[in-house]
Amino acid sequence: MEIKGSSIEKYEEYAAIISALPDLLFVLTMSGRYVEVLGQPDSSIYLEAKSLKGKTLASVLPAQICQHFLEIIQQTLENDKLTVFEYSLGDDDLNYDRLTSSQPSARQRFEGRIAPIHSARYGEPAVVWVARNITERYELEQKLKYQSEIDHLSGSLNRRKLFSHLKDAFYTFGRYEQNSSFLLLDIDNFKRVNDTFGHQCGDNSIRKVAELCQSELRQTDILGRFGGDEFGIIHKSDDTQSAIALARRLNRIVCAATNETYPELSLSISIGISHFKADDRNIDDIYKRADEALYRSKRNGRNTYSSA
Ligand SMILES: Nc1nc2c(ncn2[C@@H]2O[C@H](COP(=O)(O)OP(=O)(O)OP(=O)(O)O)[C@@H](O)[C@H]2O)c(=O)[nH]1
Repeated sequence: MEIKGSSIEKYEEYAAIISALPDLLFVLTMSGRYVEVLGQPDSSIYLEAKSLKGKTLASVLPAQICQHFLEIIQQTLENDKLTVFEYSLGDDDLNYDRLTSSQPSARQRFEGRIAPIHSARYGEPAVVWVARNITERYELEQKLKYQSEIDHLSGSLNRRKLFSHLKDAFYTFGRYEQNSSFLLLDIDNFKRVNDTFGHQCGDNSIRKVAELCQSELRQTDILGRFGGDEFGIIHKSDDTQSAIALARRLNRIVCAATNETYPELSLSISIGISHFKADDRNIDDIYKRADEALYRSKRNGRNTYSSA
């Protein structure tokens, strides 16, 4: 866009354009001083920011966020080009007296667009920082991500996501020799649970088994439901005994659980374990071995584990 006229006219026109923008614009110096605060953003989704002028990032933000923002400014100046990144901020992150009391109640997500300013006006290098509120889009993305990765009944990962993690674990095993085991779990005589206590009770049992398994896992372990009454666990450990110990605990905890509505219902699971092997060609080999081991557990009377 070309604006004709004198420098003052140009300045006034640019100032009018900027003041009409729905985003929030800051001019921030390399040391983190707010030297300008511009824009007329919607006060229902942006905190009042005019009073930030003259303050510093360090005085209004928690140390960790401040450090991150200073690094972004530094990086923008060093690269001498636009930086785009996303961040979340809530009212409680910001420590300054606001001119108005209206403010968004929940945490907001922003896209920051940061560009270097080639001017000596501020006594040190500076950037223009455009903060665009993208909360609505972000929440929708998070919701879609959740729906595409989570099994709605058990709340654990779904088949697709679990296979994707299994692929990652297999890659890490091949590349960095970090070993894992894969455990395939199936509720015993589940058809009978449905037939005797009803489908609703069957669904609750699936949920319960997921919850019990999750309670026994480490943070690095990954649980998912393949569908029906079948679950998978990726257990990251170099020690094969560790997977066996986990299977033993899972057998025990599921078997010991009681059902408040149906005290006569007792659940158990059978488990097949496959340890990753150097000659595994792909995750199908790992899954197949776990499936064979699971079949062996069923044949051995259920409520037990077998490994391959
Ligand atoms: N309640 C409920 N039942 C399901 C669901 N998905 C599959 N099922 C039922 O789960 C049962 C699975 O049975 P199987 O695993 O084949 O056999 P099982 O009775 O568990 O016997 P074993 O596995 O040999 O111990 C079938 O009756 C399915 O109809 C679900 O989402 N909810």
